[in-house]
Amino acid sequence: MNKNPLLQVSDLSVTFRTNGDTIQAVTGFSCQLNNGICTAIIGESGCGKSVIAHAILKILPKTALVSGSVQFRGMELHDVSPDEMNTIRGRQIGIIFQSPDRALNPTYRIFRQLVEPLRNHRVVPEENRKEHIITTLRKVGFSHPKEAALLFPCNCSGGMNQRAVTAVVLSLLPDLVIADEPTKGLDSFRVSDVKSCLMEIKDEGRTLLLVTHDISLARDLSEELLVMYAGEIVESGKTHDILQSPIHPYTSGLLKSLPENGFIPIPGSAPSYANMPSGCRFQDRCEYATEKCNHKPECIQKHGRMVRCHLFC
Ligand SMILES: Nc1ncnc2c1ncn2[C@@H]1O[C@H](COP(=O)(O)OP(=O)(O)OP(=O)(O)O)[C@@H](O)[C@H]1O
Ligand code: NI
Repeated sequence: MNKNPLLQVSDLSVTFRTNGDTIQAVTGFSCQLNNGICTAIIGESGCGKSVIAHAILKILPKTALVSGSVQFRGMELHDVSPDEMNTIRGRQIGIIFQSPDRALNPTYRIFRQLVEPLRNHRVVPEENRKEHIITTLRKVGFSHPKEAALLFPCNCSGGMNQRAVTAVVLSLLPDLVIADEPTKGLDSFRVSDVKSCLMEIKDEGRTLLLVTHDISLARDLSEELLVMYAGEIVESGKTHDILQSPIHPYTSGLLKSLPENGFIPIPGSAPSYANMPSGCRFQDRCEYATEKCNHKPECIQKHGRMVRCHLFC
């Protein structure tokens, strides 16, 4: 375990209160993000991936009750004021949301999209801003950055806008970048644009938290993997190890459902948050479930791998 992780999340739980109902969307989530490493969170829709990303960034709605700890460079983010958090967001923790077109202001040229955050966060001295912007645009793949800086988003292709958004994030020199479903709903050309932008972030030595349902994206980009099911981590470890030899039956099921592995879906669906089983949350869909699974499985840690399953207790 690294003693000085960039981000340390410990026992994070998030509960929503809506119309008298209580939904515990995330239960006891812990992870450590180390400098320069890409960690991916994967899992089916609704398992709590975005809620975790939003809890780290403190952008959850007021109906969310958050417990546990999120430490960034040793600083507890729960204790940070909204003003300080606004400074940390963008400047120290960059965010890449789905749909870059919505992240850009349609009335600003690319240059202005970059220069305003740079000015607000005072990242580079004024006299160096222009050069910094041109260098960043070149880094993310614009071969004619000076010309690109003069374009409006509507003059750009989807791929160019993706690169512009990445340039905005990178220009602020963040330590950590969180990308939430950056490829959702995109065709294969756009997916490869996103992938090369994320690769650039990695090549810059920045730490990346990739939230995705796209296992091949996680495989190609991440070193560490967290597999979530119904609000909990069920397996974590090195991406390569997990994808080569999954331990948890849910992880095996996810991999079997990939087209290259036969497209065999996991039967059934995840339990509803309002009606969560008290034991293993995957038991109703698990071919190995036994009596034991009515009790909550402990997390087993071995050789840098963690798994939450009675089969391995
Ligand atoms: N503002 C909210 N109020 C109530 N429930 C919410 C809220 N936001 C999220 N949830 C619930 O929390 C659970 C986890 O949602 P989350 O968006 O984190 O899933 P996800 O894993 O990111 O899914 P996807 O892959 O579809 O993006 C879901 O059941 C969702 O309905
Ligand atoms: Ni999501």
